[in-house]
Amino acid sequence: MAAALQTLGGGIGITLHWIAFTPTIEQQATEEQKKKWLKLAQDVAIVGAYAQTEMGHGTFVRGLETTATYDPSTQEFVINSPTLTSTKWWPGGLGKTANHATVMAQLYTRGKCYGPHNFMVQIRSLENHQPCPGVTLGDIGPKMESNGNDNGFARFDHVRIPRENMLMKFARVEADGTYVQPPSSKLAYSNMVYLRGTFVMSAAQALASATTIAVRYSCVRRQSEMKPGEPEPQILEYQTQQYKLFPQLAAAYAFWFASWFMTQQHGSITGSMEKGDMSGLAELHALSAGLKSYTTAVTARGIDVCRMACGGHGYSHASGLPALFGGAAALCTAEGENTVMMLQTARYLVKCFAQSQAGKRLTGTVAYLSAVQPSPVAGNRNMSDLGTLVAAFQHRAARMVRHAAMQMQGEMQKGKAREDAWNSCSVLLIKAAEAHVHSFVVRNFAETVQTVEVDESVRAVLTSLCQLYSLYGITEHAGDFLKDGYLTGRDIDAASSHLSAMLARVRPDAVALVDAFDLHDKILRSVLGRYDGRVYEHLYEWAKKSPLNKSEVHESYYKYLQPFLKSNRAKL
Ligand SMILES: CCC/C=C/C(=O)SCCNC(=O)CCNC(=O)[C@H](O)C(C)(C)COP(=O)([O-])OP(=O)([O-])OC[C@H]1O[C@@H](n2cnc3c(N)ncnc32)[C@H](O)[C@@H]1OP(=O)([O-])[O-]
Ligand SMILES: Cc1cc2nc3c(=O)[nH]c(=O)nc-3n(C[C@H](O)[C@H](O)[C@H](O)COP(=O)(O)OP(=O)(O)OC[C@H]3O[C@@H](n4cnc5c(N)ncnc54)[C@H](O)[C@@H]3O)c2cc1C
Repeated sequence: MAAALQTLGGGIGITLHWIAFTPTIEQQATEEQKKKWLKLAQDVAIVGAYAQTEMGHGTFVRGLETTATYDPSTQEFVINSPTLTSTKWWPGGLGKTANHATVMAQLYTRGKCYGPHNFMVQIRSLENHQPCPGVTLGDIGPKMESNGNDNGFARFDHVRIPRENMLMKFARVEADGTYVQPPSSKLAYSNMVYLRGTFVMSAAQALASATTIAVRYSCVRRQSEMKPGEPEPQILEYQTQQYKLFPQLAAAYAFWFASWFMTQQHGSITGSMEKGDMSGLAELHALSAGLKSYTTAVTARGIDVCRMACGGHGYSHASGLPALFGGAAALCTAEGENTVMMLQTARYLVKCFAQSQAGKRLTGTVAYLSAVQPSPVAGNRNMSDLGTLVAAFQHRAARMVRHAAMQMQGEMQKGKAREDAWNSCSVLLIKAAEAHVHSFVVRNFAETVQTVEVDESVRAVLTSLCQLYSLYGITEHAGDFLKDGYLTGRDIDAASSHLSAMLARVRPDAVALVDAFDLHDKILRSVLGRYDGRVYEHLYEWAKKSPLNKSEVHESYYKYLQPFLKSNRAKL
């Protein structure tokens, strides 16, 4: 199914059914509720949307306005949209496709509000697909991309649903209206944590697609003269082209490996949570939020780098790159806007830093925060050694987290409220959280390549790619590494020259590295990135299919241009 969705690309009406609606049932429903809805969803006997965001609020889930008020006299919830801004807005498939939705609404029972909870609501008839009584539905109109998906709106006018339609795996409302607390109030958000994790893989896949297109095309395209009189070289021979593309290629691999880690971590922590151990939830949330934010942002930028690396043809839809960019841009906003997500990671890091200051030994992905020495000893470091590079990233992140946290403490000591201190340090906090995630991605990449057992030569190529990724990160953020003298100017120069060496080393394997992503032409949907390399023939065929080419003289000529030209000529 995932492959079928990919082939269609750009999102379709049932994309969210698979990636959000069905997983929400899996994660938030009781066993009894699963018996009722899960098979229906898995067999697509019903089609669902995930209806959380409203016109007025997406980020601030606690600020949602849709209400679900329990009526014990009928044992029903009344779902209502009290204001215009409470209109559900954006959910994929909600406009025209879905007949059910999981609706996030403020739960009221016995006169008290218990915050946002998920409810299963039928929105269209299963007989004739008309909206159910009290439900108003529609599509929100064209978007930057993903126009195959009917992102929609929904308003509820006191729509009654049975009590059993509240997804009650964690929190419950008894028949008499008693609210039973979940083990953690944030479990209502568990489906978002899951989805953010899957976005890391989507980012990896999008960047892998873009680099496949740009690297293959850069071997077909020949331009200029490297040496006077010599044949035009493949543009991939230019070091600047390698410098544009290979860091993106390396990032695509790094993100695949990060997504594997994320999937494994999600499975293991949710497994412990099933047994009542909630201790991993905070780290899982911080890691998934930070990785989602970091990987999608780098991917969107990276796809645009690939587009520019393909020159003019990159700007054409024939390249497939504009569509990839539009899709990646959506990933930066959907499922938690990237800045907001990175601030969630920063919140966790500041807490961990305080715990470490208080003498607690940190574990997991933040263990390094207590292990890294605050005052580094400078020295000529071996910048081609992966261990050195990983240590440098950890030092940079630990320093930046410490700096942001201390700055915040300083603001509070000057009398600022915690929230104001947070806001006035939030740029520092974001940068610190990004450095933390970057450091995690580097370390995870380095650890993963060491586990490659199949083939010594594959390990060697991946090790070069990992070095390239790390060295590029250091040269791009040199100031961060130089600030406290952990790296010297000489180290940065050494990093730059190793990076140049890595570009040359990766060049002979570049095509094999993108072919290894195994992305079929039907999935790439790119004339430039074709596996057979016959770019120019297909570019010509593609252009001939443009609707403007259906007639030799377009109707607009007779309607506008001909009379306009005629009148201009008459004036002469
Ligand atoms: C293809 C496209 C598909 C797209 C689909 C969509 O977009 S669907 C729509 C997607 N929509 C979105 O993604 C909406 C994005 N917005 C949100 O997820 C939330 O509103 C929020 C996280 C921004 C703030 O939430 P808040 O105001 O409730 O929280 P707070 O900041 O006051 O922190 C309080 C504590 O809670 C903790 N904590 C928070 N979240 C989690 C979690 N998931 N798990 C565990 N813990 C969590 C936090 O760490 C903190 O812990 P501490 O330090 O006290 O120990
Ligand atoms: C393609 C697409 C598909 C979507 N699909 C769905 C779906 O299926 N279901 C669904 O429910 N929703 C869906 N959404 C909605 C999406 O989840 C929200 O748009 C997203 O969570 C961002 O929320 P927002 O629009 O309220 O942004 P806003 O929060 O309004 O963001 C605007 C700006 O405010 C800043 N900001 C906001 N809060 C803070 C803060 N606390 N600190 C610092 N800065 C802040 C942000 O960083 C950003 O710069 C989709 C959106 C898109 C684009």
